[in-house]
Amino acid sequence: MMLLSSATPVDTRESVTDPSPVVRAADVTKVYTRGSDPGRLGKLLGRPEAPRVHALKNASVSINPGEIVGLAGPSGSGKSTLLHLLAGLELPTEGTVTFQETDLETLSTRQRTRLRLEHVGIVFQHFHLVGSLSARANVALPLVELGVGKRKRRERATELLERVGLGDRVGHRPGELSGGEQQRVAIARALVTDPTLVIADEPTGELDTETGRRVLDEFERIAADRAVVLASHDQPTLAISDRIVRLKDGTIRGDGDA
Ligand SMILES: Nc1ncnc2c1ncn2[C@@H]1O[C@H](COP(=O)(O)OP(=O)(O)OP(=O)(O)O)[C@@H](O)[C@H]1O
Repeated sequence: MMLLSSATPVDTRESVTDPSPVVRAADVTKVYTRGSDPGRLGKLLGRPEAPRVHALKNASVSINPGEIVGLAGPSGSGKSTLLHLLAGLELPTEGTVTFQETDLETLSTRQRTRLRLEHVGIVFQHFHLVGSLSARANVALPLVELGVGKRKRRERATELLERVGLGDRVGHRPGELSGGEQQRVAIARALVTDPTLVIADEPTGELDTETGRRVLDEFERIAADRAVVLASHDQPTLAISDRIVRLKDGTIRGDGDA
């Protein structure tokens, strides 16, 4: 689906069919500061610098079209951080993230947001749905941000909800839906812009086994014509991956067939 006007600053959609990676992180390091630095005066007064956390250290990974890549590793190993960098939600402290042909560092914040809105769908563990809106309005939200007209938004959101088996729930609010249904609404929302890359952080973490299985089936369908990266502690979730990247203490310790 073409959602953009010709004035759009960045549109890499044409290269979707390229065999080159959808997204590539090269030697990325991400350092977070815990708390705030003392400033010049604080330093003069001998206040200590805020501690720094190396959430990722020199990590390199490529994600290709059509593949599901699982991120595995203990809590705090850097999975969410890597997902955030691949999704363009944050920039690395060092190293580069290249989305198709675009080095994300070269974009303005506005361009990066636009690229993410158009090309990346994100699914969170806790669904992140707006409680006061219907399922259809939740799914349509990214299209509102992209300036798509109301009729087209409704059509597209309804189509996506039908695709995830919720055609009879379009008017329900999140509180009137089961956990699995809410997660399927979140998946429909992630797909509504027809993204090239879908990022999922613990997508089955809140679901029982049976419901989780249905959500995973949906991810397997999604991956047929795009790339999916999902972080999980859960073995059945990782089992749908074509490849598993294993993280420990912010470094990649393995990258191979699942
Ligand atoms: N915004 C932040 N500010 C400060 N430290 C952070 C921030 N985000 C992550 N960290 C730290 O970076 C490290 C990696 O965190 P990350 O969330 O990437 O790990 P994870 O593997 O996803 O963990 P989990 O499985 O528990 O979600 C942790 O030590 C975490 O506390």
